[in-house]
Amino acid sequence: MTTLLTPRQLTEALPGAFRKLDPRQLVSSPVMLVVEVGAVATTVMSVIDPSTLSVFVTVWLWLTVLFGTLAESVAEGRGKAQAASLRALQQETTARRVRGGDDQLSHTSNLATLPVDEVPSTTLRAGDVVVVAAGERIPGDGDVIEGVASVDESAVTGESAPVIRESGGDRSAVTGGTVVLSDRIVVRITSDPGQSFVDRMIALVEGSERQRTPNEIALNVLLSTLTIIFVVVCGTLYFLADYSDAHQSVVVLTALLVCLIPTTIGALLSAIGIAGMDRLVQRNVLAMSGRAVEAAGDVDVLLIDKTGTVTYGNRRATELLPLDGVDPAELANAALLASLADETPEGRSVVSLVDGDGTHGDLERLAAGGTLVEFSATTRMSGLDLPDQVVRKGAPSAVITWAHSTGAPAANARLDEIVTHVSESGGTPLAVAARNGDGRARVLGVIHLKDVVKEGMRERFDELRAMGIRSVMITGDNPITARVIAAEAGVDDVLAEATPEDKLALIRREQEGGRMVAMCGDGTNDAPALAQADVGVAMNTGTTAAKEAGNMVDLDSDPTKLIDVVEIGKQLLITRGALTTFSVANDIAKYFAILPAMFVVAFPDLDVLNVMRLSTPESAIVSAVVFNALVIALLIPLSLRGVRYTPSSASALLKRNLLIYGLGGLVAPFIGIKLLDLVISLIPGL
Ligand SMILES: Nc1ncnc2c1ncn2[C@@H]1O[C@H](COP(=O)(O)OP(=O)(O)OP(=O)(O)O)[C@@H](O)[C@H]1O
Ligand SMILES: [K+]
Ligand SMILES: [Mg+2]
Repeated sequence: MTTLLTPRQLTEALPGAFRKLDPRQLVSSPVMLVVEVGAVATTVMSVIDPSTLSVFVTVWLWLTVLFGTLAESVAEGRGKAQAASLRALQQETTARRVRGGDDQLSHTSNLATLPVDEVPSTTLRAGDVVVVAAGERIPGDGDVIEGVASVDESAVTGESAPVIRESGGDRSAVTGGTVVLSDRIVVRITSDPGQSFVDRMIALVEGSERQRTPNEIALNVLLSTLTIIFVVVCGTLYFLADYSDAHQSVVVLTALLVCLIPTTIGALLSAIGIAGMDRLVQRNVLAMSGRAVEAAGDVDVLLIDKTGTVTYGNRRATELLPLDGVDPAELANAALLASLADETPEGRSVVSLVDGDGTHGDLERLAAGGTLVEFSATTRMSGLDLPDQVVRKGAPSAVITWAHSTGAPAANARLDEIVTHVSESGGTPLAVAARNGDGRARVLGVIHLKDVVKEGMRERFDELRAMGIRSVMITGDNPITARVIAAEAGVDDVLAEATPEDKLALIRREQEGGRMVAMCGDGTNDAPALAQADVGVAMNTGTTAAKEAGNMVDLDSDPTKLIDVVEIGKQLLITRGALTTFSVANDIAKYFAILPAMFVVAFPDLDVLNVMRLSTPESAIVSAVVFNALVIALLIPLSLRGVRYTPSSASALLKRNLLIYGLGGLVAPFIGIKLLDLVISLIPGL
């Protein structure tokens, strides 16, 4: 475990802590603002009418405010170091911008000969098209529109293994500042200057984008209300005391006020929130909203996309399985025709399986004369329309339906057999069908696409279950493949043959049932669902659309990272609750220290309240103020680290925390103030 508060961290945070004493900044924490106003008042009083008591109270009131601003400053400091290393990614580079952009691209087939202008990367705008070759830094965020390359994203993700980025599929997004290791890609820039992913990361880790969550605002209202009540109480006490000839000084009343208002939580509230976001960043999750982090603490259901989320997502064609009586060459030709213009990774993998040696040049010329039917998650098919031939490939159910619409039989027993066989191995079957002229379409066979389940999924899904979260995998793939992959990964439930609308509808249904829904996905077709979910975690390997729709991005592209997000969310809520309980319970003991001290001269009977048997009234008051301030300082590490969270029922957790923080908060001051009094009473004048 790392040490939380090093002396270096403290010294680096100090200047910031002093800057935060500015009342304009303290306004966001009304409790601390009241303490500061009190500190100013006692400062004035100790100048007008100096006494040991007023000087001690003044110093410790200022320290009370300072400990609060220090906590916030330390919490922010951890992000600052990270921001500095991210800024290094933004150094200007030279970009090769394609003259004429998109239009030019459609005229040229050789990437190496594209006409380009060399421009500084900082002048690139959304929509510009650039060429990036091996060894070069990608000049801005964008989508790969041509080519395949391996990219070193370690500067952003911390992961040293290079990743593949390619056009057409769900792995087309690239991040500015990362480096192309091999090959050459054409990238369409998607962000304007200052709006990039790294810009957002920097703003996030520095906390400059932090908005307070509804929970935090509600708690602040509660704390302010308590503060106002105690201000009124102390004001009333001033006049009451005068009336009964037990006149109280401003210094003593201010000390009383500060001891009674919830200073502990008031001082640490903002640090708790910042530290929570920071803990996520440490685990490579970027949360764009604090609200989502808190929502994560209450998640009931996790929906996960299959390809690219549960699996690695590099689905590759591995074999062609012809139906009985179909010439394997006929299937191969149809599969190739249906894929030549298909720019998805799946489509390209079919081309390289069938035409690895590039001997089908004549088919390529044939395909160039046809109309491409692009793959969509709704039709679940792609293909090519030629003057005298139509070819389709796609999800078997979709292809059968299409073939049937041309007059072919609605069922094909042999096809079902092959499809089941491929699916049972966890592969994705693509049926291939062709139609000559106006004739019926004929299903020719099946392409077997293979994908691999990411490592360590099962244990992690078990952990999610222990936390009371149900996981449902949703996929556009067929039910058998879906079940096989679901069983391998260990998710609780599956929804197969889901269109983007189905994904969205499922989330709405769960939400209407009062459940908090998290969604992990990577594809453009996941974007609506990511936006609708309470917690939408986009894989960093995913598309720009997915990353923009979600409210979190996981740089490690690990869907089970949700476990960490949920833990941190719960920890955030628990820490805030625990310290609020502690803070309020804590203040009660201070009545017993300060009230008897204030009135014992006028009303000797009040001495029965002096259960701590504190030495003198002055020492009692100073001890209470010092204790009040020290508690804040002592709880800084806890507020930064968070209260430990172990998976268990909500009521068990509540019981445990009430015991520790409620009872602890109640008892601690009796001991602490007594011990302080023993020392402080030795000081002459107290
Ligand atoms: N390039 C393609 N051409 C034809 N059909 C395809 C192609 N890619 C996928 N399919 C078919 O369409 C189905 C849906 O694919 P899609 O990638 O949209 O699934 P999804 O909804 O993202 O689910 P998941 O990513 O979890 O598999 C696939 O199961 C496959 O049968
Ligand atoms: K207090
Ligand atoms: Mg997908």
